Amino acid sequence: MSKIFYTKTDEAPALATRSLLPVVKAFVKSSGIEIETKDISLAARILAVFPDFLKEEQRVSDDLAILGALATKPEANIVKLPNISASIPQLKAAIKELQSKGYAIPSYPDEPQNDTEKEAKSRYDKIKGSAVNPILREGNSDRRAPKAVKNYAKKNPHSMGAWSKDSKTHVATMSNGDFYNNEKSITLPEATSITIEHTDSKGNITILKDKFGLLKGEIIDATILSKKALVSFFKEQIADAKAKDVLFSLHMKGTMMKVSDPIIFGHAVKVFFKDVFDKHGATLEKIGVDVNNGFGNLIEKIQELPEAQRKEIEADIAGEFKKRPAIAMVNSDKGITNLHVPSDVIIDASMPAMIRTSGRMYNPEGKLQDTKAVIPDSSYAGIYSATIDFCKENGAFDPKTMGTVPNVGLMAQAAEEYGSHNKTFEIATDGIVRVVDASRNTLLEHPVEAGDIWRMCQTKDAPVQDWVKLAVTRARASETPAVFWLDENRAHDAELIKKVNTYLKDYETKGLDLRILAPIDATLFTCKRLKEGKDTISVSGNVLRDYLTDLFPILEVGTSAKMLSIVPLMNGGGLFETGAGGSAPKHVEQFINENHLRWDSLGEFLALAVSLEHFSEVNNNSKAKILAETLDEATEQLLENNNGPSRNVGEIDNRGSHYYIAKYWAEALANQDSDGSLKAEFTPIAKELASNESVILNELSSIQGSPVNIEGYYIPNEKLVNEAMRPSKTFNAILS
Ligand SMILES: NC(=O)C1=CN([C@@H]2O[C@H](COP(=O)(O)OP(=O)(O)OC[C@H]3O[C@@H](n4cnc5c(N)ncnc54)[C@H](OP(=O)(O)O)[C@@H]3O)[C@@H](O)[C@H]2O)C=CC1
Ligand SMILES: O=C(O)CCC(=O)C(=O)O
Ligand SMILES: [Mg+2]
Repeated sequence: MSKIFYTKTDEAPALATRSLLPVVKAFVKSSGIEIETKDISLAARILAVFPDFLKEEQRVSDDLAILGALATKPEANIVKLPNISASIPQLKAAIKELQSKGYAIPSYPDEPQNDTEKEAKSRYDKIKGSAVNPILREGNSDRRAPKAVKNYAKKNPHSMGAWSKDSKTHVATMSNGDFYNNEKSITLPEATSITIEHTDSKGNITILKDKFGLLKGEIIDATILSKKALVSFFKEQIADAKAKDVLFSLHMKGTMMKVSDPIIFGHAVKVFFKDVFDKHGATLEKIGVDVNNGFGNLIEKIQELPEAQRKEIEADIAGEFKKRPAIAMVNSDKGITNLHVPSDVIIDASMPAMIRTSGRMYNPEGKLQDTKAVIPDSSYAGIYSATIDFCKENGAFDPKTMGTVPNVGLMAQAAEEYGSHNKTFEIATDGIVRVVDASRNTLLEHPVEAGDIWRMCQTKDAPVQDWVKLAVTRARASETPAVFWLDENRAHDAELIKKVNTYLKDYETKGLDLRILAPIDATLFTCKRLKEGKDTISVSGNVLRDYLTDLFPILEVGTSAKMLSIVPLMNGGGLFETGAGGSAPKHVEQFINENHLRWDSLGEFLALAVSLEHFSEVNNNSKAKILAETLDEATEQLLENNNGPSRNVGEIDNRGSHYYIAKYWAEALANQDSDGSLKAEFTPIAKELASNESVILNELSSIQGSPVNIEGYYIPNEKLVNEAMRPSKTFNAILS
């Protein structure tokens, strides 16, 4: 039975879909399209791994595993909403909420003391960070701004901060000792199995990862980030930020890079608050402070100390703040710095947001100030320094006239760094780490020191072939130059370039402008064309896919949430992501306080249309095709008439925009002549929606302005949240 699988996730997207999905279900019902919801929210994912701790009626199925298996089958048709990629603080908050609601799951054991706690931690660690997308993404990524979205941005340009030549904002990155500079890479001539081993200075061998298989043609690379080099880099950059009077700000991807980046984050906190750690290290250790979870963890943990001791530490922290450069703030009103929580500042969104704001971030006084953006590893930092330099030289981009940068991203089967967590280790003692094959040949080796971060990445051959094909297809279909962002001086990229050159020969590329440029050159080439209003496809690896699909969309159309984001699954199915944006916790806060949800579901409209189109092709269902086409028309109309949510309470919000999408969709169905029964069904509905417009909008806006209680954040009360998201009796009656 062919269905569209819809995901239930978290935060703003989950609120929004409770208003939209009833519309969708009502519209597709007569066309033989079934929609099934699968719950992959953080709360559900936690409950799914602890059935043995729950009462029978509290147990839930492991919907993520079900969808993951589905993604490898041709019949997959999945609409994927953004979900929380939980940092430890978010994970703990979700656990606490579940426990308070009577779910007897274990607490997160920071330092497991026995086997039971170790087992609990290992279950939780699978849920931590970016644990959803890598499971569903059994294909490469095709993200672009649809024409209607670009046209809307040109007509209604979002604000764009000016850039001046004397901005002090800059990117700081390491010049040695980092992942980029230490990388080694090979392509396997034959399938094999490997183990990862650490040999200490006395020759004792520790198995870091036991035997696992690799495929023929797979690229593997290994590299290390030196702790010593990292610590001295942070020291220099903190001093330099002070000297230059710019904000210190750290940009990492603690969610996706869930093993390495929290460790790096922790070093930044320890170096920044060095004097506090020198003086109080033993106490902090004793109370279990773990700054890999951010400076916020220290603040939280010292609350347990006797008052005098706590006050002494707080005074020393205040003293240290005075000695150091100001830190960029996440929330200056609440005193939350960039170093408080690793998931607050996520590089893909934080760097473009800063570039949109003239390179400034908020300082502790709540004013915008030039910034030192610290991005330790130099593999990709250059794309941001090149963009910043370009803006300094040429001024800010103009959304009214700039071109567009679609992306074709290598992503399938946990490609590259984003699949490296189970092969990333914080090294315990000096020695050598080796990747050893089945015949005990050493494939890759690095001398290491205690505290270094060693990691290995895998890139399978079939995904690379599929990615090259997708790049050629997109370049041909859109008649747009395409640039492979690959650096011949980087070990991994050099291997990948060989494959790209080989597989490009499989295609007719005559008339196409295809290039391979190192990331910095690719940035400059792309930015120059972008400024001139020209389009350029970026064809990139997995990390740059993530970075570029926020960077350019945020500059071009204000947010990546308005992107069409398709994952053609390698086995023939389709995964349709609703934009590239995240789950916007700020939006939930506003909703709870003011009953106004400013989340824009545009990405969901776009994803649903391509999902319906895919459904029509696979199932030979002509009605699904008409539903897809008319939904796209409705989306264009919605953009044309500016019926998206406003940021301000009392004005149209997410729910109001869903009324409009329903109205325009019904009208488009009533106006088409290809299918008589859809026309007959939707003509009266369109009329009813139109004639009740003011009543419905009034019902949707009159409830705004006061707090709304949905009894929870990670697992709100279903009844309350559905009522809150569907407050118009008139609209509900028409839909039913
Ligand atoms: N695919 C996925 O599942 C992804 C999940 N995430 C997760 O999302 C959470 C938050 O991430 P964060 O880095 O803050 O990034 P977000 O993308 O959630 O938000 C950044 C900002 O972009 C704007 N924005 C994003 N989407 C929309 C939308 N649909 N409508 C209107 N405005 C939007 C909002 O700005 P404004 O203030 O102007 O309203 C928002 O504060 C984290 O838990 C993260 O792990 C992040 C990326 C992808
Ligand atoms: O899965 C995640 O944590 C984030 C995904 C993301 O940022 C992206 O794909 O753009
Ligand atoms: Mg991203």
